[in-house]
Amino acid sequence: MNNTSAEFGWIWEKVCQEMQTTASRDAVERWFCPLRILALSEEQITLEAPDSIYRYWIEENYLPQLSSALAKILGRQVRVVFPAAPSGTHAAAAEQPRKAEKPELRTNGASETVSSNGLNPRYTFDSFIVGANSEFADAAAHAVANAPARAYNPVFFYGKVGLGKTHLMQAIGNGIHRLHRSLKVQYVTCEQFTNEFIDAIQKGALLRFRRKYREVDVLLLDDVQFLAGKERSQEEFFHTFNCLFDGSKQIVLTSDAVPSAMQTLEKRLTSRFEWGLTAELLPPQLETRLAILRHKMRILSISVPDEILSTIAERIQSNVRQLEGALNRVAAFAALHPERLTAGQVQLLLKDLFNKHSTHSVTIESIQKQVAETFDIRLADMTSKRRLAHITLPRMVAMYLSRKFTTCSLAEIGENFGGRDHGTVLHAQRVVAEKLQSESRFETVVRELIEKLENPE
Ligand SMILES: Nc1ncnc2c1ncn2[C@@H]1O[C@H](COP(=O)(O)OP(=O)(O)OP(=O)(O)O)[C@@H](O)[C@H]1O
Repeated sequence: MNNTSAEFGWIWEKVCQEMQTTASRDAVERWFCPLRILALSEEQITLEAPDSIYRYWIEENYLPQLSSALAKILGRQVRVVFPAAPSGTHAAAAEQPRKAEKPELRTNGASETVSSNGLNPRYTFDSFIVGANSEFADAAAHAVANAPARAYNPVFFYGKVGLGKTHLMQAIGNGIHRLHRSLKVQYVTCEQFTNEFIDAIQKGALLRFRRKYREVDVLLLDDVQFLAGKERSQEEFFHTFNCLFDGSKQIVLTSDAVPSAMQTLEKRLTSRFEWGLTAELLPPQLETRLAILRHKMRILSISVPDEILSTIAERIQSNVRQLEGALNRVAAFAALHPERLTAGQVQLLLKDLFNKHSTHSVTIESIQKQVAETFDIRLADMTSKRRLAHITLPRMVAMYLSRKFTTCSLAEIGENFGGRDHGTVLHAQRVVAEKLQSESRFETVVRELIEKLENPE
């Protein structure tokens, strides 16, 4: 093959875009954008990296995703090769300023001050609206803020996107800061923790890094699922955890899944996460969604008619961040054209958000149908006791997708799959998550299934 460097540049850009479907934008910018294709043959791609740490990090953490991104863009499987970098190669790139690694919280565009301990004063208990969905988690959070390291340790909040995990964790930090001023609190996202760790290795500043995270009274670590598959960072966090725990310091963690479902996290770590208290954040019920909207309205000093608030609360059910986004959009429109704020106008303004949620809702039944059709098995096998491999795998995929798309509990999902128990659903989740990481063809099939469920004809 005779590719030009412009073609290589184009291919690499596409690969980086594709990588963003499985890795965060920050991670792609940090680890993939600085790479360059040196050579490409039928079977092999040779990549140049700024220094050897890139090769190490990518091989350790991202090889399956990179291979499947390459396969998708090139239309064939290729082996990834990094030549040994001569010293000084690409040094300029290595010195490029990195993206700011300061804690950045999602703020709906409003500018906010986040202090060096990572705490954002906006996230307090007062601004967290409690409903049946969050009662238990909220009570645990209050208990920890009142008596750090004495109530529950560690505390592990989990739940789907945008349901208030970060808010509650930050409220603990702000609460402790207010009630126990002498205690040192540090909030950090796992992505930041990992990036700082790598920087510390590169700069020979591990001691300073360890002091920052091991000499605190309260460590708030957000999105621990990000540690999945990152062996060195897990190892580092394992020691950080032990050091803090043994010193009776408070640890609070959040994640998108229960510890036991985090298949690519080391067992010794997930078992520690389960030592203390685990609390799930569920999607809020209608009254709570309305209460959240009313509260945000007061904070923003805006007024939106009740019937429009109700429409938003009814149509956006599973993500508080989107609920806030919808309100902001409506408020911005109302500020410009107060006389034109009608129900029809709101439908138009929020069409994309409404479509995502309720114009078609993905149910366990629709998932079972779609999966059965894709894998060419009988619908009845979704609930049958048959345990042939060609049936159990699709059934596990359907359970995994039911967890992803619906708000049903593990027990409810099990019930819909022929009265299976919650442990079976959890096991299915683990098996599928693991296969997604390791088998690119399987990952493609599941991705296509997700697309079909999200965009039915
Ligand atoms: N119960 C609630 N009361 C008031 N605001 C809430 C509540 N739950 C969530 N929010 C708001 O919704 C937004 C998203 O919440 P947050 O970032 O805490 O979610 P998350 O579960 O950490 O999401 P992710 O999984 O994406 O990290 C924030 O602005 C937060 O203040």
